[in-house]
Amino acid sequence: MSLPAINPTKTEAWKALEMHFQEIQTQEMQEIFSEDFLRADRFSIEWNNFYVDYSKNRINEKTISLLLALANEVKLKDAINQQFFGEKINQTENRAVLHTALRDFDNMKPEVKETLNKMKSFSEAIINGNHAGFTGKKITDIVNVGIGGSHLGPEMISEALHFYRNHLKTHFIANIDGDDVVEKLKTLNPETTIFIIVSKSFSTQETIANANVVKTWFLQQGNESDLQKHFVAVSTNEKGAREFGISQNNIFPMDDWVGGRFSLWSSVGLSICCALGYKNFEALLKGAFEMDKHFRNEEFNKNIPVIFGLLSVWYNNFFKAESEAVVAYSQYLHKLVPYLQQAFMESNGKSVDRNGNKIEYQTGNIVWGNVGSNSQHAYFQLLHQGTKLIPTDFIGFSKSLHGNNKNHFILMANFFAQTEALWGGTHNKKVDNSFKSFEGNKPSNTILIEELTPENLGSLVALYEHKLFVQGIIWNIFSYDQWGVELGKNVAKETLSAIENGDTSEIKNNSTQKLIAKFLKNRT
Ligand SMILES: O=P(O)(O)OC[C@H]1O[C@H](O)[C@H](O)[C@@H](O)[C@@H]1O
Repeated sequence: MSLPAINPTKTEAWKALEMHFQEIQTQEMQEIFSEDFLRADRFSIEWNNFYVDYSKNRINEKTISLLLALANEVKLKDAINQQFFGEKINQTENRAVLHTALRDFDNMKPEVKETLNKMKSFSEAIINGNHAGFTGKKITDIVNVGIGGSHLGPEMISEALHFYRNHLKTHFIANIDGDDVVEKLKTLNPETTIFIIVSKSFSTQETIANANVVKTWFLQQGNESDLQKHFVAVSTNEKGAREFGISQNNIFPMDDWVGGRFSLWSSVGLSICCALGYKNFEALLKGAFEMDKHFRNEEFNKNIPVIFGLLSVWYNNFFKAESEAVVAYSQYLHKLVPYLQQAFMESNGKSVDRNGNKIEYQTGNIVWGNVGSNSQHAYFQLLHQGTKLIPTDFIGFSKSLHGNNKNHFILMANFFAQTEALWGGTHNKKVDNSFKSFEGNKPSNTILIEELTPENLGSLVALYEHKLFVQGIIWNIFSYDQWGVELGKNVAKETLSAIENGDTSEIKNNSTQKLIAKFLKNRT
């Protein structure tokens, strides 16, 4: 069965939202709060270890009920069921989208269980030293060679859960930039390093080129027969991995129903499993599974990903906000935004609808941000006094992991202060001059989580995965393909051939031609 394909702008709810927007666009949240003492109770959701407050948004009860009506009109519930039942909702690639099956502990597919067991025994052998390097030394370093979805998730999680890590160091070689590869290899000893070549397709130019560099580097000291102690692959393309020289036993399979940017829960998470131990990896999956159940079963008006997705549509399509910021008040989460950028922008950066027609409304929002409090001293000026409306998610934790309460109180004081300042501005306050005036009325969501644990992180990441699904269903686009990255890859073949042959005559654009000629000249 295909996904419903309803143009959202033609629904009754959309038309009602357009009219409603006229009433609400000039309303000030400062006034709304002063008249409504229960607002924070009504527009908040308590769930497991999460407290999600979305009351500081430019909404009222009617907005939410119209947004929920929109979700119903575009048949969001049916779409959610179709996804979880494994229907081929990635229609342009004829694939199911089942990253949720990787963490479905109530009903786990045998092949998922088998791969998890394989990951468990491999990671345990590395951690306890039973799997040693070619000279008998214990493994000390794990290098993930992969890009995009085969890099961003594992790196983000390894950084986010640094507190829970064992003695193994992890490294990530993603960029084709040879300088980066050399810098990373400088710090490594081939006798004690495992390379995990992660590529769903096993054909990505950057990954295969980098894998060859590290293999050549390894073979300066080790033999071909030692490769099996140091090289493993994660891929759906087992043939490609074998041809590269990886033994069948060292291949961790992947299924084609796992999209690259949603694959950290699969064997793509092998580096995470090694660095954190299987128990923590499983806890991460279980946290995501909890969020999956919430998303599937909770009424939409208390459903965090649904509410977040709808609010995003509200700002994107009615307030015409172009971007959203995510600011996590935890240094551990410093890789969260690059991860979310791929998740959201690769999924929803589409301009053709599910009927194949060109879209005439805005889709995929730009996601950006960093960690607090650093961000406050950098770009927050624009959030507070710029001309653009930028809804912002604030993510913070009640407990710090190292128990340094003094710093944590200051950190969290800033966390709360920023949403308060963005909301209130200098409303009704006397200011010396217009330069010091803050309009306020800037929207934010606050996600307050008890503690940064593997479970809670799993839930947080799954929340955003489901949010982008909700957006995609409303915008009537296919969120799970990424045809937009193909053209650049093909053109890169032409430009590489021009560089290698020193001949730019096949390059179509004169500006590009001149640039390559200059590049070649500079190198002589
Ligand atoms: O895992 P791979 O097959 O090597 O793919 C790596 C990445 O490259 C592609 O171009 C896609 O844009 C990403 O979605 C994917 O995660």
